[in-house]
Amino acid sequence: MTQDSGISDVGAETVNEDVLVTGGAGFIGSHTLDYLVQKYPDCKFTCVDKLSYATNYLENNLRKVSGCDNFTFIKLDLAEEHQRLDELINHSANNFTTIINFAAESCVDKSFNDPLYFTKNNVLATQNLLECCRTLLNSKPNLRRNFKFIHISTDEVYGEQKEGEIIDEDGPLHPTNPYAASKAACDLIIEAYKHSYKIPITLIRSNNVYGPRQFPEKIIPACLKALQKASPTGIAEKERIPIHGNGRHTRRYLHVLDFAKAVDHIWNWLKNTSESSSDFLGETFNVGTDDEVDNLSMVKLICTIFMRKKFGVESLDASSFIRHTKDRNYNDFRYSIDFTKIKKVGWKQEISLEQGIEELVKAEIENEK
Ligand SMILES: NC(=O)c1ccc[n+]([C@@H]2O[C@H](COP(=O)([O-])OP(=O)(O)OC[C@H]3O[C@@H](n4cnc5c(N)ncnc54)[C@H](O)[C@@H]3O)[C@@H](O)[C@H]2O)c1
Ligand SMILES: C[C@H]1O[C@H](OP(=O)(O)OP(=O)(O)OC[C@H]2O[C@@H](n3ccc(=O)[nH]c3=O)[C@H](O)[C@@H]2O)[C@H](O)[C@@H](O)C1=O
Repeated sequence: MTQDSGISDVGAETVNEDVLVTGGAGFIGSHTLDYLVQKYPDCKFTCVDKLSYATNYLENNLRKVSGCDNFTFIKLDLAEEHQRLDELINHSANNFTTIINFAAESCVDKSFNDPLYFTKNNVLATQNLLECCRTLLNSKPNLRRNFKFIHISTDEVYGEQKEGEIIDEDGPLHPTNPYAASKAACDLIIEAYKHSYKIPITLIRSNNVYGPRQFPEKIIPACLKALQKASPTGIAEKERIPIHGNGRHTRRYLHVLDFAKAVDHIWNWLKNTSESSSDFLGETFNVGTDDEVDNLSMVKLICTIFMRKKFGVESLDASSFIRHTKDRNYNDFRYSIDFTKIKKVGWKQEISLEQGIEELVKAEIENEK
């Protein structure tokens, strides 16, 4: 599998900021860093990450940015090392003006087995960061108007939407699994810090994100991993792609490069907005796509493209590629977020699901050779 998201021709821009990116060694954080570090050579990027099982799955996610003069990595657990984080933010040579918070345990399946760990890690990681920002803005009140904090939330905080239903940024929070609840808890704590301490914090709630370097606990990379063992007739029974329940649940998938660009759009919008208004407390943006597909169709699409490209097989019997497993304790049936607001700040999806999957499969096959 190729490690790149196709980020190669980002035009450099002159912006001078000191940026802290948490969870930047993970899947989405590392692609976002690949994009921003190259695009803004005059900004200084510091990534802190505890380096979990999900990082460095195929190779060092930070390989591309590690050689850049404007990039530094610090191994640090935000939930466990509050004091070290405080030293970094409040007592070091850094003068952070932007914080982008990706850090979280992100796997819904894992959260059912260890819900307390998800709460402790995700909530404390974010709240420790907020506490350090509270100290920072208390000691430097003039920084407030130039201070940009972007928190990466998820569409899962809203819970599922019925067919025909659509939810915008003002919709109520109804998480249905421990991961989603831990993320919703972060969103609520952020709300309290915005009001109580006047810290401007902007939230991004996104549909499912996919692309190169994703850990194969998520459905698309799990599918690609299983296909490594496929023959022209299918996959051996035990190695087949696990489909939870009947596979009729749907998801909407956005390519990670489109997501990185959404972060960049919001960051640029904040640069103009926060400075023009002294009482700005941040906004929430849904980031989404209309590319909705049920799990079974998603897996069939990947298998079909893979078998055509690798073996020239034009039609396949899906039952030789999949195995049905027990469904999740609760599996949100579908998400449907209204993402009109982010389009108004100039962002739009550029990579369709078909195109993104074609490229992923092609890279997977090339990498096998
Ligand atoms: N993957 C998706 O489809 C998706 C969609 C919407 C939102 N999100 C959110 O985006 C963010 C990134 O998700 P991802 O898919 O890249 O996940 P990931 O698991 O690949 O990356 C998460 C990163 O956070 C780090 N991390 C976790 N807890 C930490 C802590 N206490 N201290 C320091 N680092 C810590 C991990 O080591 C890892 O590098 C998460 O906040 C997730 O909730 C993900
Ligand atoms: C927005 C969130 O996206 C991701 O969470 P989600 O649970 O929707 O992603 P998954 O890829 O884990 O699951 C999608 C869909 O596929 C089913 N499935 C998964 C893995 C597998 O091996 N077989 C499957 O059938 C699963 O039940 C789901 O219905 C992201 O992980 C999260 O961080 C988000 O915020």
